[in-house]
Amino acid sequence: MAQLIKNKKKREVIKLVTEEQVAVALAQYTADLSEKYIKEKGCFNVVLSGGTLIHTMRVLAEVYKNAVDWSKWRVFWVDERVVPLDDCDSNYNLANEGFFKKVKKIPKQNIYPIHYSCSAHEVACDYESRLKTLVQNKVLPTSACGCFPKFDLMLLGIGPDGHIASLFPNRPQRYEKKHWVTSILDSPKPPPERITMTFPLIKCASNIAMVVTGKELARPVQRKHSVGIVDVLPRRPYPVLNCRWRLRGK
Ligand SMILES: O=C1O[C@H](COP(=O)(O)O)[C@@H](O)[C@H](O)[C@H]1O
Repeated sequence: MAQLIKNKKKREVIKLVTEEQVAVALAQYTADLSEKYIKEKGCFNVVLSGGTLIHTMRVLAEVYKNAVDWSKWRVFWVDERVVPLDDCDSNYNLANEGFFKKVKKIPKQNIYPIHYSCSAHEVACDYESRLKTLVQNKVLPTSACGCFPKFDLMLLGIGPDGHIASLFPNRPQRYEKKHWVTSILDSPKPPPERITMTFPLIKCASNIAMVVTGKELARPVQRKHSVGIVDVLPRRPYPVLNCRWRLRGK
């Protein structure tokens, strides 16, 4: 059974029965957007998260391997754990093993992992300043307000506590308004030290897909108004994310 819910803000919730169906739908969705943006502006700027998302991206990597122009992709991370890039906790490492090595053709210089150092604050400042340089050099476009970069697609997961990126309930980072990227030293989910893009930046993306699979996530995503992200979103000024598409497996 598949169910599609649309509203006037173009928010769509697509419920699917199996995780495999979510992986197939996600692959089609991402490949379509990739084609559209590459046709329009010659590149596709994608922001990844870690967690189960990368496994759900396997159909994109395998079935669309020769159909997508990977050479035009630029890849960023919505959050990262402050660990070396070859650590098993690294979101970059997860994507490298589970996605980049399969598709093979994303140029190394188009992949933007963190520069690891042992200070989370330094890593966050460095990532933000690299994004600023990309905006200055017109590699990344800016949002209508001109304050934040505008990515083509954010692929986000959601944790059982309702966290997205490394923006957790009961942690102040979810209220950050000025910075594009911030750090957290006491993440309730290990490892404790992380960096994360902030809500004002996330909500500027042209497309945001919350890719949600697994029974334990049924409750967080079923709450009304914001389909499960109400716990992490401050009521004001960002009551709900500007999600264009959400996928949900049962
Ligand atoms: O720690 C993290 O968790 C979230 C959710 O992960 P999931 O395994 O429940 O899908 C993930 O989106 C984030 O990138 C990651 O750092």
